[in-house]
Amino acid sequence: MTTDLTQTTTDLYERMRATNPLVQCITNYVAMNYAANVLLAAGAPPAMVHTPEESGEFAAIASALTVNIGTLSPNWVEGMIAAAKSANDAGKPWVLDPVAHFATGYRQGTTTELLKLNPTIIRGNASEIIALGGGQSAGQGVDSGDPVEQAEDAARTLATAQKAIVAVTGEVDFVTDGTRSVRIAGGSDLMPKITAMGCALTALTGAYVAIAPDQAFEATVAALANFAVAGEIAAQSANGPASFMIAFVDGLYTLDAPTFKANARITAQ
Ligand SMILES: Nc1ncnc2c1ncn2[C@@H]1O[C@H](COP(=O)(O)OP(=O)(O)O)[C@@H](O)[C@H]1O
Ligand SMILES: Cc1ncsc1CCOP(=O)(O)O
Ligand SMILES: [Mg+2]
Repeated sequence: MTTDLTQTTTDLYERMRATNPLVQCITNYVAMNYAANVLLAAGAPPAMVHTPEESGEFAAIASALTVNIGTLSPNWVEGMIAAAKSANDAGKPWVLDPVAHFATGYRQGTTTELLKLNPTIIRGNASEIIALGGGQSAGQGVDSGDPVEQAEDAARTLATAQKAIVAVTGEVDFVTDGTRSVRIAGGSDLMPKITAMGCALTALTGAYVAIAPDQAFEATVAALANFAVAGEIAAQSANGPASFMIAFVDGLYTLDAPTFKANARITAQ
């Protein structure tokens, strides 16, 4: 299965780069610029369209939608809900990134509303996924306080309850549909030192599921493997978080399919 999945994700990688899917990203103020540059370098044009006056209309045009709750305000929440409803109506996949959803009542309430709109994929760090599964996480803010392994049971439970793909990211990532599970190794320990890295990954996950809406599990694994391989390449030339940030965008841009295939470290559980 691992070999098959490596080939399948390499095929998805090639298709995503050849197809250039338009991804609507509703993300936070911190992440908007970096996430857009990451998407462009990886091969998918981003559109940051959030206001309710147009977010639903645009979701019907875009190939996929991603919603990240990092910096909330009422107008944005309205825009997120309108876009997710429209994506559902148009049969478009959408990805939820529940940034620090456990931190405040406002975030919790917004996340509950968004979960009712059936996200295709939920991508978060370990603390976020543990808390979504009803567990007690050590997270206090946007960064994880828990190891990925501790979130695996919660991820399976959440995936089954939501009928969604759940991705838990960290040193070694974990993806499940509730039945099948894989781990993706790679990346760099500089990645958690850069804000918006997870938000950018959520945006890229939208690009993959856009081109393979019927293979959401494989699309999620491909997005995470793309990040892991580009992250390893970037780490070879980076001197710290700032130069890594730039090298990572270049790493995504210069990557090719043989390098993806040779370096993706995907193992079935
Ligand atoms: N210690 C680490 N080693 C390698 N890759 C990491 C590490 N921590 C996070 N990553 C990678 O950074 C990206 C963002 O994940 P994460 O930091 O968990 O998200 P968030 O920024 O939402 O907390 C993912 O591609 C993940 O694999
Ligand atoms: C710092 C910060 N504060 C609110 S959203 C945000 C960015 C979080 O980015 P990520 O989840 O990718 O680390
Ligand atoms: Mg995050």
